[in-house]
Amino acid sequence: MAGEQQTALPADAREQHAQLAEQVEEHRFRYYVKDSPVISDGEFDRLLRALEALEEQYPGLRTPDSPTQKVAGQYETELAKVEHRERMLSLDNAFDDEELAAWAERVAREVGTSDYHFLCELKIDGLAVNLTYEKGRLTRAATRGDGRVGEDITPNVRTISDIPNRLGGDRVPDLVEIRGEVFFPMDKFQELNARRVAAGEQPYANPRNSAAGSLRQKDPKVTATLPLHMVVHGIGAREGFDIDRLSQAYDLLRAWGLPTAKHNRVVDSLEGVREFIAYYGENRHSMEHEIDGVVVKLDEIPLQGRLGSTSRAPRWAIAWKYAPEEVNTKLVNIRVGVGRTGRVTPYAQVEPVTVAGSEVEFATLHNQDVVRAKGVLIGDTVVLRKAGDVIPEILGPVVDLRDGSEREFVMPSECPECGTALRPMKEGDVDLRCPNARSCPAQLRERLSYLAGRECLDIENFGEVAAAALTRPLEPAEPPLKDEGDLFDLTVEQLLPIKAYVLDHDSGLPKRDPKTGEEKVVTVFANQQGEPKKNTLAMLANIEVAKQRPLARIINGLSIRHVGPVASEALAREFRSIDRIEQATEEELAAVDGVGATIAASLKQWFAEDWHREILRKWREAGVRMEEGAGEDKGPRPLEGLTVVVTGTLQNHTRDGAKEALQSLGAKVAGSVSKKTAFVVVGDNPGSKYDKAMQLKVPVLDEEGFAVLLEQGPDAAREAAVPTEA
Ligand SMILES: NC(=O)c1ccc[n+]([C@@H]2O[C@H](COP(=O)([O-])OP(=O)(O)OC[C@H]3O[C@@H](n4cnc5c(N)ncnc54)[C@H](O)[C@@H]3O)[C@@H](O)[C@H]2O)c1
Ligand SMILES: [Zn+2]
Repeated sequence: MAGEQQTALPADAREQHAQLAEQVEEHRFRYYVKDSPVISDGEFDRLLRALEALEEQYPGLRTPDSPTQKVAGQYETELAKVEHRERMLSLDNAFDDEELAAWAERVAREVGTSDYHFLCELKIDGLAVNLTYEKGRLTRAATRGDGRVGEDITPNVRTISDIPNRLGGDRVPDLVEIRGEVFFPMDKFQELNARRVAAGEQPYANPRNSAAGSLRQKDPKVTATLPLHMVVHGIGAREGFDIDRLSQAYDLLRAWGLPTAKHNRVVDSLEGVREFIAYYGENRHSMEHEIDGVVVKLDEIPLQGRLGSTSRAPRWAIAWKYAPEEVNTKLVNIRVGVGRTGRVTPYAQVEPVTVAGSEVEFATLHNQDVVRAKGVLIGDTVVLRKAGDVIPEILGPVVDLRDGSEREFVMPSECPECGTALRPMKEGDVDLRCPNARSCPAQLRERLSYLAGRECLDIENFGEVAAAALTRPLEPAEPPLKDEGDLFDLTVEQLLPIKAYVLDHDSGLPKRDPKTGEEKVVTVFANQQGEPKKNTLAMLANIEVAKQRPLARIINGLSIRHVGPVASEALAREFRSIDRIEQATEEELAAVDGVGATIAASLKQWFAEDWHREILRKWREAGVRMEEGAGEDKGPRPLEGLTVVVTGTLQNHTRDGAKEALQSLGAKVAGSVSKKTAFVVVGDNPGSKYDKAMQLKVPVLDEEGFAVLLEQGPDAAREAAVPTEA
């Protein structure tokens, strides 16, 4: 039989198989022995899958020494070899629902009963270890190795505080092999790399490699300094106790003091498995460790035996793999961007890659210290991670792929957009800023975008493109806006001739024509006939409308440091005009609830700047309403003059939401209870403010009473107040 298949094998299939097998072996060696893989897990899985597919097509290629049939390789390392009492296997994978269902069907077919359960566990991305306990004492710890023989890492494992040296409780068995995953917490990873880089060591590419590298250290003293953790996920050889269900065995292990998983769940159908998978697919980032999938196991141990194992993996378990969130790509360049407040931040430009469903070309790097701490060089292959909706980040470099052409990032000394020398705002600041606040095109562009945005003037048809075209056009040479002062005086005649680059949203760089490679230039506001575009006219009309926006939105749109929407509301409510805010003393400003000393100082600084006052003058001249209208778009203010304190957790409001609701009706919200307090609103766990209210006999409102206050006013609320003890 086998002979026949062998002869039917085309030579190129054999050749292809040999090549793929060699690649898989090579990557396993880099991953398991050197702890520094050069490709991502996703790419590795694809290689292995290609090999499996080829063997599916030509079963003659599936020899016992094929990498598809082995747990991993047998490698010579510096660590001593130890034999596991019971084999440590790998897991078969399911990459889609079809594969999962096929596995479940097979279980149903072979298990010989309908009375069985699935145990769902999280698949932790770490390093598999085998702990041997004899008479309750940890006598050996080993890596998985080829499944039969692993490496001795006993002294290193002894430094992990999660792992007991002695099992506690009663009924401690004569012998037990505990299997689990050692991992390095994600949030400590950058710290570790920073320390390594500072000490002149190579940074790790990702947390999994750092766990493996830390455990396979020659010096356990080094391991002892690292925050390694373990979660138990299986049992090997055992003597002196019996178990029926794996889920129950975990209870036993927990009682002995072993770190078992918190998130396991037993379900009785494939539907339940799917729900578990879906739930942790959504919540995979709220965990202390990285998870790369879910492991589904047959819970009944006698039934596990009935299904048995292949040379590589048990048939009674399967690993569902989530879409990978880490990919390898090239760090093409490190650029710097200038923000609304002039802060200059480096960011990474990478060779575009698809990760977690979207194409990524840029990743944050925060500041120059972060670049240094990560140990990445321009030109490196890097591990890029995109977790959920979070902005993509670079974990670390793949040092083994360096060829010497990589170069270090040097923070520029001048603003990339206006050429002004950069400097820190204060001595000791890590961040550098462009001090040309007024007309640095980057800062002005960002300020204008914010000013026109939803939280401020809400000018439709005025987006980033318009902001860029008005501040840094290719033609004419003079931009129509040198600061935001002339915004309300823009005319259609000014707009028509403007030509500008189309800038990329993320990078701020000109977009290029994919065919010619040339930078795209457009007349932003005129059509081909040289007439104003519809959008242009709409934009001008919307600018006109924006002159009547409420004062708080105008204040917010000035981009005064620390003055956001909440402070703007507070200022508008208290002073009711820009002039009065300008005239107020720093003390008066600071005394306003929701303002405080920092904001007050910042306001004073802002008004001290000539060009800022000039903006206000121009706006006023253009007809912008710079004071609070007589309540017309604020609605009635039935709580005017009342001071209210909110304490404890409310069911129907967040703290800020409750505050805003009160303020919008004219109430002042204070932080502490005094005799002047009109009401104290208490939620769950209110604390001392409640006691104080009782003491001072201030009316106390529960959530219901609070609703009465908002809907029916203070008189009705006094009636609805919680009775105070006499
Ligand atoms: N990037 C590379 O070059 C490279 C090379 C080799 C392997 N790899 C990666 O390593 C992994 C393959 O290695 P593998 O053979 O260990 O298979 P696997 O990771 O797919 O599954 C087996 C392992 O899962 C672990 N595991 C985690 N949680 C578990 C749980 N709750 N229950 C049971 N086991 C659990 C165990 O340590 C077990 O050994 C893949 O993710 C692969 O991409 C990458
Ligand atoms: Zn600048």
